[in-house]
Amino acid sequence: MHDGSGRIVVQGLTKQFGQVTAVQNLSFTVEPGSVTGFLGPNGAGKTTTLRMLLGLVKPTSGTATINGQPFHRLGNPARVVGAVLEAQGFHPNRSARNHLRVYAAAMGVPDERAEQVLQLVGLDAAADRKAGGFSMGMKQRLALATALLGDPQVLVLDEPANGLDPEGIAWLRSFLQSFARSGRTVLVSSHLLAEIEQTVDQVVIISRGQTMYYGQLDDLRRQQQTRVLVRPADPHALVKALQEDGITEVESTPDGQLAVSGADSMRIADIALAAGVAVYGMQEEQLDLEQLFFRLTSGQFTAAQHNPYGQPPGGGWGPPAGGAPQQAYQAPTYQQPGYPQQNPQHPQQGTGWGGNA
Ligand SMILES: Nc1ncnc2c1ncn2[C@@H]1O[C@H](COP(=O)(O)OP(=O)(O)OP(=O)(O)O)[C@@H](O)[C@H]1O
Repeated sequence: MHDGSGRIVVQGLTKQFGQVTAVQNLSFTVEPGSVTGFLGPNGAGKTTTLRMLLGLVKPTSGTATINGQPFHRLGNPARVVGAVLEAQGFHPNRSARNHLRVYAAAMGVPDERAEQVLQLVGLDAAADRKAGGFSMGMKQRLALATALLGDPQVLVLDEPANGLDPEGIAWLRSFLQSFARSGRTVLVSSHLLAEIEQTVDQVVIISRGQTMYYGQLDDLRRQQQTRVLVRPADPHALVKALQEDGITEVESTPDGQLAVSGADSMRIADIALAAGVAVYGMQEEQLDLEQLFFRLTSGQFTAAQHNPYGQPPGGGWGPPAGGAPQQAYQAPTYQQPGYPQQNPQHPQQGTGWGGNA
């Protein structure tokens, strides 16, 4: 039997697809009464993690439990966890109401529950329309209604804001918050921080299958960092001098500048002067939350170098344990926020997966 806690615990979770490590030693806990955002760029391993949690993919190693049990041992899982991995899979000629009644019957819940969830998600006026004619946002609502049929204690949603208009997103936000405030558990994935920033209490940020940050969003906000943009005559010479001084968090920008973290402009100027490198300009830059998220998920470090947070909880982020990486300055990797780079190590592959849990 499960313990009824509503807690999700992911411990050392790893999934290898052939040569591709989709998820690597991921650990985090989602407590009831809160909304947890599961964030990462495309291909970071979010869906694979959720699929392992929902018993759809077998982990290579590690465990994922809900109420202290792996999904397949939950007994009547639809009563414990409602999940939406894809807002697809509706019979196009079936009305929303009939779709829900079919699922209600399969779960052993009465037809009235279909009416309740239609109202909960704001689809009651469209209940008799065919799902095939629904907009993406309406399909998201219908998928959510299906997940809610069993009145579950835990909600797991993969990119639920996809296709929702601003009003729909606002609605989803208040719905998830009130669901969590009633003592239940919500885990919601997204590749856009801004989309769920106002909804979530804590975040698990992953990149290339690894945890980059795990903790309260407010703590991350407090860690807004400053970096200095420097325009040196000889970038290589300055990077070398900075590294010799222990400053290794250096990125190149598309316009030929260096973005230096971990030192103020005065220290950088002193190092440049001592190294005989002329500097034509310097500017301090404050990173906002979106930029921090961006740096955490597509920064200059390779995943292997930047993996200090396989362990739970407590949050925090910073340079890798055991010292900063040696090769932080490489080919230009600076990206403008909003234009994430493709992960060359883990290219997205066409897969035939799908379907709701
Ligand atoms: N069945 C599979 N076979 C091979 N590779 C896979 C399979 N499923 C996922 N992958 C790979 O694992 C990595 C993580 O994919 P995943 O879909 O979990 O990421 P994601 O964070 O959910 O991305 P997105 O936001 O684009 O959905 C990707 O490189 C993907 O190509």
